[in-house]
Amino acid sequence: MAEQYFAQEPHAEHDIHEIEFNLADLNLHLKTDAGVFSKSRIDYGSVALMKQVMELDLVPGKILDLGTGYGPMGLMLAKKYPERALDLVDVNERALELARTNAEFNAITNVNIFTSDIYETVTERYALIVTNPPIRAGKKVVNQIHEQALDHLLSGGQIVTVLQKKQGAPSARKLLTATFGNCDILARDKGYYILRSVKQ
Ligand SMILES: C[S@@+](CC[C@H](N)C(=O)[O-])C[C@H]1O[C@@H](n2cnc3c(N)ncnc32)[C@H](O)[C@@H]1O
Repeated sequence: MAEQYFAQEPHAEHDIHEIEFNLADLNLHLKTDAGVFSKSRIDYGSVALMKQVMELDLVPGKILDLGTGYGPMGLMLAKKYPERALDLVDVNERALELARTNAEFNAITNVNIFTSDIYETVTERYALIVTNPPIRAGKKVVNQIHEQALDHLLSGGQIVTVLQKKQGAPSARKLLTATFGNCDILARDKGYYILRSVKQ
Protein backbone atom coordinates (compact mmCIF):
# COMPACT_ATOMS: atom_id res chain seq x y z
CA MET A 1 0.00 0.00 0.00
CA ALA A 2 1.27 3.50 -0.80
CA GLU A 3 2.52 5.44 2.21
CA GLN A 4 -0.06 7.90 3.53
CA TYR A 5 0.74 11.59 3.80
CA PHE A 6 0.09 11.47 7.53
CA ALA A 7 2.74 8.83 8.21
CA GLN A 8 4.82 9.97 11.19
CA GLU A 9 8.14 9.33 9.50
CA PRO A 10 7.72 8.99 5.74
CA HIS A 11 10.34 6.83 4.03
CA ALA A 12 9.51 7.82 0.46
CA GLU A 13 12.55 8.78 -1.58
CA HIS A 14 13.04 12.56 -1.49
CA ASP A 15 11.58 14.52 -4.38
CA ILE A 16 12.03 18.20 -3.53
CA HIS A 17 9.78 20.68 -5.36
CA GLU A 18 9.82 24.46 -5.00
CA ILE A 19 6.52 26.28 -5.35
CA GLU A 20 5.17 29.80 -4.92
CA PHE A 21 2.14 30.79 -2.89
CA ASN A 22 0.84 34.29 -3.66
CA LEU A 23 -2.17 35.72 -1.89
CA ALA A 24 -3.21 39.37 -1.77
CA ASP A 25 0.17 41.13 -1.78
CA LEU A 26 1.94 38.38 0.17
CA ASN A 27 4.28 35.80 -1.28
CA LEU A 28 5.85 32.59 0.01
CA HIS A 29 8.51 30.46 -1.63
CA LEU A 30 8.03 26.91 -0.34
CA LYS A 31 9.89 23.62 -0.51
CA THR A 32 7.80 20.45 -0.65
CA ASP A 33 8.79 16.78 -0.82
CA ALA A 34 7.49 13.28 -1.37
CA GLY A 35 5.59 11.89 1.61
CA VAL A 36 3.77 15.14 2.43
CA PHE A 37 0.30 16.34 1.44
CA SER A 38 -0.08 18.17 -1.90
CA LYS A 39 3.59 18.33 -2.82
CA SER A 40 3.19 19.71 -6.38
CA ARG A 41 0.94 22.69 -5.72
CA ILE A 42 -0.89 24.38 -2.88
CA ASP A 43 -4.07 22.39 -2.32
CA TYR A 44 -7.18 24.03 -3.82
CA GLY A 45 -9.03 23.74 -0.50
CA SER A 46 -6.17 25.41 1.39
CA VAL A 47 -6.18 28.36 -1.03
CA ALA A 48 -9.98 28.65 -0.81
CA LEU A 49 -9.77 28.64 3.01
CA MET A 50 -6.97 31.20 3.09
CA LYS A 51 -8.86 33.61 0.82
CA GLN A 52 -11.62 33.70 3.45
CA VAL A 53 -9.35 33.79 6.49
CA MET A 54 -7.40 36.78 5.20
CA GLU A 55 -10.64 38.83 5.38
CA LEU A 56 -11.62 37.96 8.98
CA ASP A 57 -11.46 40.21 12.01
CA LEU A 58 -9.71 38.39 14.84
CA VAL A 59 -9.70 38.90 18.59
CA PRO A 60 -6.18 39.47 19.98
CA GLY A 61 -4.16 36.29 20.52
CA LYS A 62 -2.20 33.49 18.96
CA ILE A 63 -3.02 31.45 15.86
CA LEU A 64 -2.86 27.65 15.46
CA ASP A 65 -2.46 25.81 12.14
CA LEU A 66 -3.48 22.22 12.93
CA GLY A 67 -2.06 19.76 10.39
CA THR A 68 0.27 22.34 8.90
CA GLY A 69 2.01 20.07 6.37
CA TYR A 70 4.91 22.03 4.81
CA GLY A 71 3.31 25.19 6.24
CA PRO A 72 1.45 27.05 3.48
CA MET A 73 -1.44 28.29 5.61
CA GLY A 74 0.38 28.95 8.88
CA LEU A 75 3.34 30.66 7.21
CA MET A 76 1.06 32.87 5.09
CA LEU A 77 -0.80 33.90 8.27
CA ALA A 78 2.53 34.54 9.99
CA LYS A 79 3.35 37.01 7.21
CA LYS A 80 -0.06 38.67 7.45
CA TYR A 81 0.16 38.97 11.25
CA PRO A 82 3.83 39.63 12.04
CA GLU A 83 2.83 40.92 15.50
CA ARG A 84 1.11 37.64 16.49
CA ALA A 85 2.70 34.35 17.54
CA LEU A 86 1.65 31.21 15.66
CA ASP A 87 1.88 27.51 16.45
CA LEU A 88 2.14 25.13 13.47
CA VAL A 89 1.65 21.45 14.32
CA ASP A 90 1.51 18.10 12.54
CA VAL A 91 2.30 14.41 13.12
CA ASN A 92 4.40 14.06 9.96
CA GLU A 93 8.05 14.75 10.88
CA ARG A 94 9.11 15.31 7.28
CA ALA A 95 6.36 17.92 6.86
CA LEU A 96 7.43 19.66 10.09
CA GLU A 97 11.05 19.75 8.93
CA LEU A 98 9.93 21.32 5.64
CA ALA A 99 7.76 23.85 7.50
CA ARG A 100 10.84 24.84 9.58
CA THR A 101 12.97 25.18 6.43
CA ASN A 102 10.22 27.21 4.78
CA ALA A 103 9.90 29.53 7.77
CA GLU A 104 13.64 30.17 7.70
CA PHE A 105 13.76 30.60 3.93
CA ASN A 106 10.95 33.18 4.06
CA ALA A 107 12.55 34.95 7.04
CA ILE A 108 9.53 34.21 9.25
CA THR A 109 10.36 34.22 12.95
CA ASN A 110 6.96 34.44 14.70
CA VAL A 111 6.19 30.71 14.38
CA ASN A 112 6.72 27.76 16.68
CA ILE A 113 6.63 24.46 14.75
CA PHE A 114 6.19 21.22 16.71
CA THR A 115 4.76 17.72 16.78
CA SER A 116 1.22 17.28 18.02
CA ASP A 117 -1.23 14.45 17.50
CA ILE A 118 -4.36 16.57 17.15
CA TYR A 119 -4.21 18.83 20.27
CA GLU A 120 -2.07 16.45 22.34
CA THR A 121 0.84 18.83 22.96
CA VAL A 122 -1.08 22.07 22.45
CA THR A 123 -1.53 23.91 25.73
CA GLU A 124 -2.61 27.41 24.68
CA ARG A 125 -5.89 29.02 23.72
CA TYR A 126 -6.06 30.73 20.35
CA ALA A 127 -7.77 33.60 18.55
CA LEU A 128 -7.86 31.50 15.40
CA ILE A 129 -7.48 27.82 14.55
CA VAL A 130 -7.15 26.98 10.86
CA THR A 131 -7.19 23.45 9.54
CA ASN A 132 -7.41 21.62 6.27
CA PRO A 133 -8.17 18.39 8.11
CA PRO A 134 -6.63 15.01 7.24
CA ILE A 135 -9.65 13.29 5.69
CA ARG A 136 -7.64 10.14 5.04
CA ALA A 137 -6.80 9.80 8.73
CA GLY A 138 -10.49 9.02 9.27
CA LYS A 139 -13.64 10.64 10.55
CA LYS A 140 -12.71 10.16 14.19
CA VAL A 141 -9.57 12.32 13.84
CA VAL A 142 -11.41 14.96 11.80
CA ASN A 143 -14.26 15.10 14.33
CA GLN A 144 -11.82 15.44 17.24
CA ILE A 145 -10.06 18.33 15.48
CA HIS A 146 -13.39 20.14 15.11
CA GLU A 147 -14.97 19.27 18.46
CA GLN A 148 -11.92 19.81 20.67
CA ALA A 149 -11.24 23.21 19.08
CA LEU A 150 -13.75 24.60 21.58
CA ASP A 151 -11.33 23.91 24.46
CA HIS A 152 -8.43 25.53 22.60
CA LEU A 153 -10.05 28.81 21.58
CA LEU A 154 -10.24 32.09 23.46
CA SER A 155 -13.62 33.69 23.93
CA GLY A 156 -14.47 35.18 20.50
CA GLY A 157 -11.90 32.86 18.90
CA GLN A 158 -12.75 31.13 15.64
CA ILE A 159 -12.08 27.83 13.93
CA VAL A 160 -12.03 27.84 10.13
CA THR A 161 -11.96 24.51 8.31
CA VAL A 162 -12.34 23.26 4.75
CA LEU A 163 -13.97 20.07 3.54
CA GLN A 164 -15.35 18.91 0.25
CA LYS A 165 -19.07 18.23 0.23
CA LYS A 166 -18.42 14.63 -0.78
CA GLN A 167 -15.86 14.24 2.03
CA GLY A 168 -18.28 15.13 4.80
CA ALA A 169 -18.77 18.92 4.82
CA PRO A 170 -22.47 18.61 5.77
CA SER A 171 -21.80 16.30 8.74
CA ALA A 172 -18.84 18.44 9.86
CA ARG A 173 -21.16 21.44 9.81
CA LYS A 174 -23.67 19.58 11.99
CA LEU A 175 -20.98 18.66 14.51
CA LEU A 176 -19.58 22.20 14.61
CA THR A 177 -23.09 23.64 15.06
CA ALA A 178 -23.79 21.19 17.90
CA THR A 179 -20.43 22.01 19.54
CA PHE A 180 -20.29 25.81 19.12
CA GLY A 181 -23.96 26.70 18.67
CA ASN A 182 -23.04 28.29 15.33
CA CYS A 183 -21.37 27.44 12.03
CA ASP A 184 -21.32 29.74 8.97
CA ILE A 185 -20.49 28.66 5.47
CA LEU A 186 -17.99 31.41 4.57
CA ALA A 187 -17.76 30.17 0.97
CA ARG A 188 -18.61 27.32 -1.33
CA ASP A 189 -15.93 26.93 -3.98
CA LYS A 190 -15.99 24.04 -6.50
CA GLY A 191 -17.47 21.62 -3.97
CA TYR A 192 -15.22 22.83 -1.12
CA TYR A 193 -17.03 24.29 1.88
CA ILE A 194 -15.24 26.78 4.09
CA LEU A 195 -16.84 26.49 7.53
CA ARG A 196 -16.37 28.85 10.48
CA SER A 197 -17.51 28.54 14.08
CA VAL A 198 -16.98 31.16 16.78
CA LYS A 199 -16.56 30.44 20.49
CA GLN A 200 -19.16 32.59 22.27
C1 LIG B 1 -5.01 17.82 4.25
S1 LIG B 1 -3.39 17.95 4.90
C2 LIG B 1 -3.18 19.73 4.98
C3 LIG B 1 -1.73 20.14 5.03
C4 LIG B 1 -1.47 21.65 4.95
N1 LIG B 1 -2.21 22.37 5.97
C5 LIG B 1 -1.81 22.21 3.59
O1 LIG B 1 -2.64 23.10 3.51
O2 LIG B 1 -1.20 21.77 2.61
C6 LIG B 1 -3.63 17.44 6.58
C7 LIG B 1 -2.40 17.42 7.45
O3 LIG B 1 -2.77 16.90 8.74
C8 LIG B 1 -1.73 16.10 9.22
N2 LIG B 1 -2.27 15.15 10.22
C9 LIG B 1 -2.77 13.90 10.02
N3 LIG B 1 -3.16 13.35 11.16
C10 LIG B 1 -2.90 14.26 12.13
C11 LIG B 1 -3.06 14.27 13.55
N4 LIG B 1 -3.57 13.22 14.19
N5 LIG B 1 -2.67 15.37 14.24
C12 LIG B 1 -2.12 16.43 13.59
N6 LIG B 1 -1.95 16.49 12.25
C13 LIG B 1 -2.33 15.42 11.53
C14 LIG B 1 -1.16 15.42 7.97
O4 LIG B 1 0.15 14.94 8.20
C15 LIG B 1 -1.26 16.56 6.95
O5 LIG B 1 -0.07 17.30 6.90
